[in-house]
Amino acid sequence: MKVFLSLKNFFSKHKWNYLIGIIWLIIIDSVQLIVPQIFRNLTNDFENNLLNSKGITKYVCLIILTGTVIAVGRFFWRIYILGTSRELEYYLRKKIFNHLLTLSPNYFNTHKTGDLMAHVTNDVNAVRMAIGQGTIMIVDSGFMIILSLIMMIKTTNLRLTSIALFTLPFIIIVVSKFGKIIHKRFKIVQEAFSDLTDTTQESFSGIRVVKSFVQEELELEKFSKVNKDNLNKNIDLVKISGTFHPFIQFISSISFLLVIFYGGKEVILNKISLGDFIAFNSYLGLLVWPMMALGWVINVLQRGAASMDRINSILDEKPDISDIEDAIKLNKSKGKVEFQEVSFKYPGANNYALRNINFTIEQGKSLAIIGRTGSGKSTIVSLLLRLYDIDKGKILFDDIDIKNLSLKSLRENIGYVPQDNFLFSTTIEENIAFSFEESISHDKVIHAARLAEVYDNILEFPNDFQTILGERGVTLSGGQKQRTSIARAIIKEPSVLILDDSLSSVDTQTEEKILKNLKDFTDTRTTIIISHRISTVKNCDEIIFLVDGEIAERGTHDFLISLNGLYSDLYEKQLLEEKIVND
Ligand SMILES: Nc1ncnc2c1ncn2[C@@H]1O[C@H](COP(=O)(O)OP(=O)(O)OP(=O)(O)O)[C@@H](O)[C@H]1O
Repeated sequence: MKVFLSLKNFFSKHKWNYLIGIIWLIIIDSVQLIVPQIFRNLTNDFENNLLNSKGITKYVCLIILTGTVIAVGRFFWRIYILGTSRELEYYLRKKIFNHLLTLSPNYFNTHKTGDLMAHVTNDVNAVRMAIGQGTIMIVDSGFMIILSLIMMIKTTNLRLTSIALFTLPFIIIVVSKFGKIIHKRFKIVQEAFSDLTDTTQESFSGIRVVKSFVQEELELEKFSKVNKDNLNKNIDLVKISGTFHPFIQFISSISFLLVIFYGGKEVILNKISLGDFIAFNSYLGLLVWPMMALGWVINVLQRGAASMDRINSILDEKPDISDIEDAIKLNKSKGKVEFQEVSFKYPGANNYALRNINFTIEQGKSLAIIGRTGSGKSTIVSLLLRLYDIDKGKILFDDIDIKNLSLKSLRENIGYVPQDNFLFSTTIEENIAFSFEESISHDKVIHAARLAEVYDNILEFPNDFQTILGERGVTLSGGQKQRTSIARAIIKEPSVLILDDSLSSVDTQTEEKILKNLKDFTDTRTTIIISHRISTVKNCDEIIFLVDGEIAERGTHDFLISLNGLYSDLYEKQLLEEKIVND
């Protein structure tokens, strides 16, 4: 149970809620134990002809009173114990989510999103059950078992109580054993359901491919398979849980049979009264649930502890990239970038993705990175953003080693347009203004959209800037997405702007327009442009040509053409392609 120690802050903050809840639980349990006594006295009074209408009213009032106290008390312990366990669920999810946000991209490369989702949903649920239901079961069953036994002995005698109890411990064993099997099958059902949703989601996400390749039947077949599998797994679960309840009832009814047999004899022999016999049966009835709870609680606590262990291992994960102590905070940077002898291998990779990279970009100047796919262009940008730390060399930002800068101020000063142009399922305006915590003026958003040449497109959407994007909204074309993410980067007015293959989906005319619009903006800012197209980069102050992670050629456009090397070859090819397209 040591694993739950990581929750001690939560417990110390909410200890009164638990305590009040437990007190209410004990009050209700005590009142429940009075109920059989009321029926006992009522039966005895009936038997002895002591009841008149006033007496019956008294019993009715007593039953109503105890019923009301039980109902009100149940409400309170539910609010205090189950309500607090819901708070725990909220607290734990927030803590995991906050922590995951601090971890570096490599963590997400090596952990599947589906697994992380399972930790934030299933594992948190299991911990909530252990802390909520688990607490109730321990207190409730412990208290009820002890007091019911005392009351049973007091009402009748030790012999009858021992006979009645003979079969009940089997309930604990059966529940515990069945509980394990039920849990296993329940997990299998959950996995089958998740396969079903994954398959369905993939079919519909790729519906264009499915239709264009006329593969509807294959998709239907795949779906039928997982659907059938889901049905079979559910039937397996129904079979076991269907056997479980009648089995428990069977065991407890053996106890009742024994009590009727032996207790009935004692009533006939006048050793106990009819009222005692009825009260005894009620106590026996009250004992079935705590016995079951004892069986359950073992599983619930085991599952909760295993889940808490998995959650703790996430929370113990240290971000591999974080601020050093006294990290330097840049308010407004100049935007000078320098790579000195930088070499880098991705974690777990055998080969270097970059080797001996050297370049300097002075404030307001531009650098273009060109090269074949996989040559290491995006890696340079990832290193500048410090998404990974380098193995050899130094990266300087405004002449300071980026390892000494606070991550926040480094990244805040860089406007990055990533290759995948991910946009959130929210309004276009919110997507463009993503980097601002507080709301910003609509004019600023319009200005950024105009610079990125996406303004006219946005006006054509049903709700212009308020149009929702994504699955529940409008789907943007590749080029529109790229330009929206350019607007998102430039609205920050960063001192360094990075365009990672960000103009590949727009035609050369639009590309020219964007670059012309951005001229004023980029004249005062450092710009890094990654591209496969020479038309995009030819006006940059320096162009580097990467081959297998190394700089093969470098210089201005004119210089590189005069070299008659790789760059000039690529230029010739692209000119030829353009000519063929235009002819
Ligand atoms: N997270 C990663 N883990 C391991 N290897 C990676 C990772 N990201 C990229 N690589 C590898 O590093 C090399 C350089 O990749 P990078 O993305 O920088 O190339 P690129 O020149 O930007 O390519 P493209 O033009 O296709 O975007 C490639 O061999 C790639 O497979």
